[in-house]
Amino acid sequence: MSCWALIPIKLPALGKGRLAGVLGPGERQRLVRAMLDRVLDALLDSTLVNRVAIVTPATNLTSRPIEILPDRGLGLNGSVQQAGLTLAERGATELVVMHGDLPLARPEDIDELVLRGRQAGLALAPDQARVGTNAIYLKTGSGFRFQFGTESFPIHLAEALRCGLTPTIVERPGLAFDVDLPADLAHFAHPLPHSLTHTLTPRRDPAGRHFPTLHRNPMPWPTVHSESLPTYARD
Ligand SMILES: Nc1nc2c(ncn2[C@@H]2O[C@H](COP(=O)(O)OP(=O)(O)OP(=O)(O)O)[C@@H](O)[C@H]2O)c(=O)[nH]1
Ligand SMILES: O=C(O)[C@H](O)COP(=O)(O)O
Repeated sequence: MSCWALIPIKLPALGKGRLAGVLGPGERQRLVRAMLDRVLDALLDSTLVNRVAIVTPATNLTSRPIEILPDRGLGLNGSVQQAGLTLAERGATELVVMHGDLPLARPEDIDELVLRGRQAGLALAPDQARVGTNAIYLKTGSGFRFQFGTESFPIHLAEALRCGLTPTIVERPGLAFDVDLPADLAHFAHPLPHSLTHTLTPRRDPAGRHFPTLHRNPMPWPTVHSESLPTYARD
């Protein structure tokens, strides 16, 4: 097996537009690079990811020895799809597609995603609101079409089912926390991950089957020890 991680990054000068009200252009570029650096740290320390690639139109994102794949202007989903095919041609049998704005991601989070994904065939890591998708594990050749964008998590669930896959949903603070809005910056400054406190109740997924839904405790997240970080796999 050859597991590649793939991170899509648009031109840093165009990144994090939703933070334009609180960060200047230079600060946003530095933030993009700093968060990417943390994600790369986590991926390079993962025990299950073998290689790391970035698909981007940028030329000077990192000096680390990782593969840079060209962004041919196909948009986020087109670029990731194309890069995934390129990696499969180079021998990748598994892909971890992960956003670059997950500054709390740790190697254990990524390993958990891969382990769960290997068991189920596909693993999805939603954002905190369970609306977006922050990371996906998949096997190459599965026919899965990326649908990143607005409310991508339920769409990815439906896409998994369309491919005949029953996905595992991996919820870990390191994968769920992304920096999109000004309020997120306060958490980014916090050095430790947070816990998610939630209970499981059934609901129907887009295809009409039952999926557990996570309802978070409305209390602020306390800092916890890593062994209590929650994940679950749909049975
Ligand atoms: N290679 C590539 N990456 C992209 C593209 N569009 C978005 N991304 C990356 O995909 C991730 C999610 O993108 P967005 O939420 O659209 O953009 P963002 O920069 O995170 O934030 P906003 O500008 O506030 O929307 C980020 O890591 C982006 O850099 C694209 O066309 N090509
Ligand atoms: O599918 C998604 O959730 C979005 O592409 C993620 O991007 P964002 O977290 O930067 O909004």
